[in-house]
Amino acid sequence: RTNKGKHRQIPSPPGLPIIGNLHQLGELPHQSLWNLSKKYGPVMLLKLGNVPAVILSSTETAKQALRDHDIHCCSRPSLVGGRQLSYNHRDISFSPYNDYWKELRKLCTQEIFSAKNIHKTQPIKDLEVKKLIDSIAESASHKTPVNLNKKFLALNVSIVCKSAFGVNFEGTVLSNDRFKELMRETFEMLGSFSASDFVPYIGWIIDRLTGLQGRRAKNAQDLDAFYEQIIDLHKGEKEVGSEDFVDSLLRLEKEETVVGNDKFTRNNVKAILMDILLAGIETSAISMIWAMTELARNPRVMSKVQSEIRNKCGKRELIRYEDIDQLHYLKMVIKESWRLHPPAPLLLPREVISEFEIDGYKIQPKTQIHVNVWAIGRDPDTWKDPDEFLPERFLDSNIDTKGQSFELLPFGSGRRICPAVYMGTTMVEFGLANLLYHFDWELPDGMAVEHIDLEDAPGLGANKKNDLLLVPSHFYYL
Ligand code: HEM
Repeated sequence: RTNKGKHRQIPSPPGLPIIGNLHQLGELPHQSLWNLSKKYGPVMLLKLGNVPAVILSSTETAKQALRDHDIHCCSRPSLVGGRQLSYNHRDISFSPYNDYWKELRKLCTQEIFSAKNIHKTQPIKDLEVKKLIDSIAESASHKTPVNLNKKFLALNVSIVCKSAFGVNFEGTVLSNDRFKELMRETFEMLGSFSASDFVPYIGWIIDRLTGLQGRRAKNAQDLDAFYEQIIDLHKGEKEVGSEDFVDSLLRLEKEETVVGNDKFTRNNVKAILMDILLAGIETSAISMIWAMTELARNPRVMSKVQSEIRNKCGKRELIRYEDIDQLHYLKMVIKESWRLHPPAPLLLPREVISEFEIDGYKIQPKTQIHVNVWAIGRDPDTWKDPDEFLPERFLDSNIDTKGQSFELLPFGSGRRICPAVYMGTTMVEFGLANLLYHFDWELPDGMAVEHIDLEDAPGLGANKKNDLLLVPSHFYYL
C-alpha cells in the first residue's frame, strides 16, 4: 500500500496498442519473462493482448499464490488450444475449477495415479526397460551413438500405452516418428501464446494466416484417430476384475454416469486419454533427457552417481523398483536437474477466481497467473551459484518436489499440483538408474564437454532443442 492507503500498481513493462506485451514473449517465454522480471520484479503485470497476466518469479510470491491464496486462483483460463484438445475442457488439466474437475481428479487418482496401481504396473516397466537396455546394448557393441531423446520418448510411450491404455503402441495408427512430431508440435502450440486467445475480433485471422489454426486442427484430428483406435481395441465384454483404466472409463460412458453436472460421454473418455498421453509421456521423457545431458556435461557427477548405483545394488540384471529408495545421490541428481530444467517451466496457466493480494498488490478476477519456476530455480537470492550443476546442494536439506518447497516446483503446487507426482518420479528414477547402471556413457568422436548445448525447445514443456547423442559402452559387474 502507498502512504495514502491506496493499492500500488503492479510493475508492468510498457506495451503496444492491441497486442500489449505479446511481442516481448519471444520463442521461449520463460526466458524472456525471467529477463523482464530482473527489471520489473517478482510480481509483474503484462497485457497479453487485452488479457491481464501476472507473472510470479520468486519463491516467496509463488508461495503466496499457490499456498496462501490457492483457492482464489486455482481455475484455468479457457484457451483455444487446450479447449480443442480437451473436447471443451472435459479433461483434468484444462478444466476450470468446478465439481466436474474435483470428481474427475478423485476418480483418476483412485484408478490410475495411486501407489497401488503404480506398483501393479511394475512388470510392464521392467519389461520395457529391459527392451531398452537390449537395444542400447547393440549400439554399445558397435560403439555407435544413441539418440537419447528418441529412446526416452519411446520408453515412456510404451510404458504409458501399456500400463494406462492396455495397448501396444507399435500396433497403433501412429508411427514412432509421427508420434514424436505430434508431441513436439502439440506442446509447441500449447506453449505459444495464440492470437485467438488474446487479440479481440481479429486474433483468429492472425492464427489462420500463420497456419496455427490449421496445424492445431490436424493435430487434434490425428490424436482423435489414436483414441478411437484405443477404444476400438477395448470393445467386447470383460470379466470382472480384468478391467483396465480404459475399460473403466468406457463403463462410465455406457452407464451414462454423471460426473459433476456432466453426463459422461465418448468425448469425456477421449479428453482423459489426452491428459494421460500429453501430461504423462513428454514430461517424464524431458526429465530423463535433461538429467543425462547434465551428467554428460559433469563427468564428476556422472561417475559418482554410477558408483552409488553399482555399489549399492551389486550384480543385477535389472535395477529393481525397490532398490531405488537407497539411491540418495541419484535422487539429488534428479532434483538438481529439475531445478535447472523444470519440464513445465511456467507450470500450466491459472486463472484468478476472486480478488486477493500478493506483496500488497491486488490481483483481479479473470487475471491469468503464470508461475515462472524456471526463473525461481535460477534465482541467486535462493540458490548459491545457481548456474552450477551441484546435486550436493541437497545434502542435509529438506527441500522436496511434492509442492511444499516453493523454491523447487517441478510438479507445481496447491490444488492443481500434478496428480502423478509419485508416478512421474518413479518412472524417471527407474529409467535413469538402469541406464546408468548398465552402461558407461561417452561423447561422440570429436565432441568435447563444452560442445553440449543447453538450448530449450519452444513449447509448454521445455525439452532439449537438439537431440542428445551419447556413445554407450557395456559395464560388466565382476
Ligand atoms: C516427471 C514427470 C511429470 C512432471 C514433471 C509433471 C509436471 C506437471 C506440472 C508442472 C503440472 C501443472 C501443475 C500446476 O499447474 O500447478 C502437471 C499437471 C498435471 N499432470 Fe503432471 N507431470 C509429470 C507426470 C505426469 C504423469 C505421468 C501424468 C499422468 C499419467 C500426469 C498428469 C497430469 C495431469 C492430469 C495434470 C493436471 C492437473 C490439474 O490441472 O488438476 N503428469 N504436471
